[in-house]
Amino acid sequence: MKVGFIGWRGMVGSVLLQRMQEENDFNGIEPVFFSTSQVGQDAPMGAGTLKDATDIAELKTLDAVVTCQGGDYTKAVHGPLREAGWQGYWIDAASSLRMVDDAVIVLDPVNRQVIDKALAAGQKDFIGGNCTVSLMLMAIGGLFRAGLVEWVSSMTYQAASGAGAPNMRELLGQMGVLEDSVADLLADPSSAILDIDKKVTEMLRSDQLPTSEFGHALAGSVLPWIDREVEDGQSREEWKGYAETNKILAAESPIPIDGICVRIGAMRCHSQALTIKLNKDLPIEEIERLIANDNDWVQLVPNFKEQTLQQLTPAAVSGTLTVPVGRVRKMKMGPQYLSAFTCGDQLLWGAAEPLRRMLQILLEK
Ligand SMILES: NC(=O)C1=CN([C@@H]2O[C@H](COP(=O)(O)OP(=O)(O)OC[C@H]3O[C@@H](n4cnc5c(N)ncnc54)[C@H](OP(=O)(O)O)[C@@H]3O)[C@@H](O)[C@H]2O)C=CC1
Ligand SMILES: N[C@@H](CC(=O)OP(=O)(O)O)C(=O)O
Repeated sequence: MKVGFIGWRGMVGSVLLQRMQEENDFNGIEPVFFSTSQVGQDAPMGAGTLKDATDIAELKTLDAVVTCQGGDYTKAVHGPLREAGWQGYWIDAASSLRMVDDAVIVLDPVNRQVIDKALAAGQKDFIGGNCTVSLMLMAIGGLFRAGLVEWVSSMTYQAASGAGAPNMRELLGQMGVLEDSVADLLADPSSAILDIDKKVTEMLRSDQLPTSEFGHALAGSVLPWIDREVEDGQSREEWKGYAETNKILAAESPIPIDGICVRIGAMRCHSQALTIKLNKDLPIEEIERLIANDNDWVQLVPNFKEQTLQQLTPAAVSGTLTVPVGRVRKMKMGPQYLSAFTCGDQLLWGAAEPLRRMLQILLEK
């Protein structure tokens, strides 16, 4: 299979390539690497030179395109390529095509039957889901699949990586500037903590803090708005929770999913505090069993302090495919109200891994 890779040197694309190499996924693939800015330079893996990612004639020679280049690229190239008669498979990390009728949002541990049905029907566009949505479904897919979920409220704690590589750098830059602003006071054990706090707060509000990417202080703060405004006072990130979850599940009657999406100072793991209304009262052991047995990556963390703090944090999860879920308990609101907390690497299951696995599904066909 001749597969074109676009966006392979970006953050999501590099994680994808790394995972494909780890899993020997290039067996059976003839890779062709593209660029929008480095055409003619050496391609990775000794695969010749970089081709022009906007060259429709070159793209037409491919059996499949895998793109992590972003939504603007998708908007500029996907339509003209299809209009030129290309019948290959388009696998994409960007959100642009997700809600298009002919496109499938892929997360095969959760919706393999939806993917298989689409393949059998001749559909060709397979798009990775929003990171927060994919990570939530990897965590509590067992409850959805058992038909137990009446609604979910998801309060998110999203990492800087979701906003891009420069934002990750800026977060660290902000942390450094804050530390530098009080280094002398920190070195003195007798200094007053309120003096330290005052100086840090002044720095958080000053124009000396680097904010060109986020526009605001993130280190030492939180940003309770991600992406642009849509309707009803929702952010677009919050809107995706409902729209994409129901599309992934191919839900016959849509399940309400809503909450507040918040950017926090983690590097690449998104966390979510979930309130789940079940449509029946089940014993907690049964609920835990359904969550834990749903897929090979979800890991139920017993609701105890030590295990929670060791296993259910961005520090523990970053760079791994494990999706831990913990703090599972019945809430005071009633026996059908469940709390849960989950955390996952937003560049792996949140972005690259569903694309990698979709390509493998095509190869196995
Ligand atoms: N970041 C995320 O969490 C998620 C992102 N996505 C989607 O994936 C898309 C890509 O995201 P992301 O990987 O963060 O984007 P990046 O900005 O890291 O990379 C995108 C492209 O920028 C170009 N580029 C320019 N300068 C550099 C550089 N110094 N290093 C590497 N690449 C460079 C490359 O293209 P070229 O070779 O053509 O110059 C690269 O493919 C997003 O737009 C989004 O649609 C989806 C889910 C999550
Ligand atoms: N919006 C996500 C990252 C992302 O790229 O999402 P999407 O793939 O839905 O555009 C975040 O900021 O954390």
